[in-house]
Amino acid sequence: MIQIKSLIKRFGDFVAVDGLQLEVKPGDIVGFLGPNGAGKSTTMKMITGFLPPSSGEILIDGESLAKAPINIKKKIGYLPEGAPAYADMTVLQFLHFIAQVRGFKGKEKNQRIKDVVEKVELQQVLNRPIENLSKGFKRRVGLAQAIIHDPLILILDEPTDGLDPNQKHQVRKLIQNLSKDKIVIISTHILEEVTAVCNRAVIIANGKKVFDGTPKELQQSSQFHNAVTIEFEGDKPDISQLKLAPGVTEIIERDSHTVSVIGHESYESLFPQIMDLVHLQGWHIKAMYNEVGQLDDVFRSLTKEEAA
Ligand SMILES: Nc1ncnc2c1ncn2[C@@H]1O[C@H](COP(=O)(O)OP(=O)(O)OP(=O)(O)O)[C@@H](O)[C@H]1O
Repeated sequence: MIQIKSLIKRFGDFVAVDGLQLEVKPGDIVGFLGPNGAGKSTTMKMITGFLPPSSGEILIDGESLAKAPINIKKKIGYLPEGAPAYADMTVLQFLHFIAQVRGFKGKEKNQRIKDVVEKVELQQVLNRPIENLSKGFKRRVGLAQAIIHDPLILILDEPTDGLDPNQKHQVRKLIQNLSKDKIVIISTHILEEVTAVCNRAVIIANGKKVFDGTPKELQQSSQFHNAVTIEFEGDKPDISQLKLAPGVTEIIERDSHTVSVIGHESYESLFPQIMDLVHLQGWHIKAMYNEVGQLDDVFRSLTKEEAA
């Protein structure tokens, strides 16, 4: 369990992390979200012990990170932003080096390397210098070094940044397969990544926590949750009748041929009555669907409020 209490980080007069409180339990896969400069990397660096807090406390399994850093660091795997590694080493040399630093010797060291190479699928590039690898393989090498000691806590700073869709999928699958009894904290700018991989979403803005809940709760707090969106064939017709339908509270024009109909919360779904109206009016539509919620919409409103 990670307990973060009143965590503050100042750089001169600038407050990058501003009184953060957070508890993360085993089994939590936390998507750590926030705009550029929100304080995500700084927080992650403090949890991994790379950066000392200005004030506040981080406890890992009840132990203070400030008082027992070496003991605690053994429990943590960290993939820093951009996954830096020693570029002129081959993948195998680098993994031997990391395994040694982590205190493994002889047979156990070789077994750890073999396991991690299989898990992250590095077999085909083992003898290539890291600097010559594609971004996707570099990121996998970064992941391999982060998990070689089978840590209880995995901190991944933008693990899929810059990867192509196939590589993103592979890295996400890997994270999901890892995480049964572990704590995983992933910072990302990709909101869909949170619904794909995480069971908890934490959003920070200006160093402060502005949301903490499940990805579903995040979607449900969107103004578009349960809205019915209609895509018309061509430009939208006169839709004044829509506003008069029972339960409709608002019509939001998304573009020249798309509208979202927002209903009162007491209405579970507006879909049947909007469908009837579409037929009655003879409107030509391309598609009509219930929205689960727009993550970018929630993200913008939460992080703008804080910035304002
Ligand atoms: N060593 C430092 N010295 C001064 N300011 C710093 C330092 N490290 C970070 N900052 C500032 O602290 C703020 C938070 O930075 P941080 O890297 O934690 O943000 P982030 O949420 O990870 O952003 P991004 O999504 O862009 O990676 C930024 O304004 C950054 O410029």
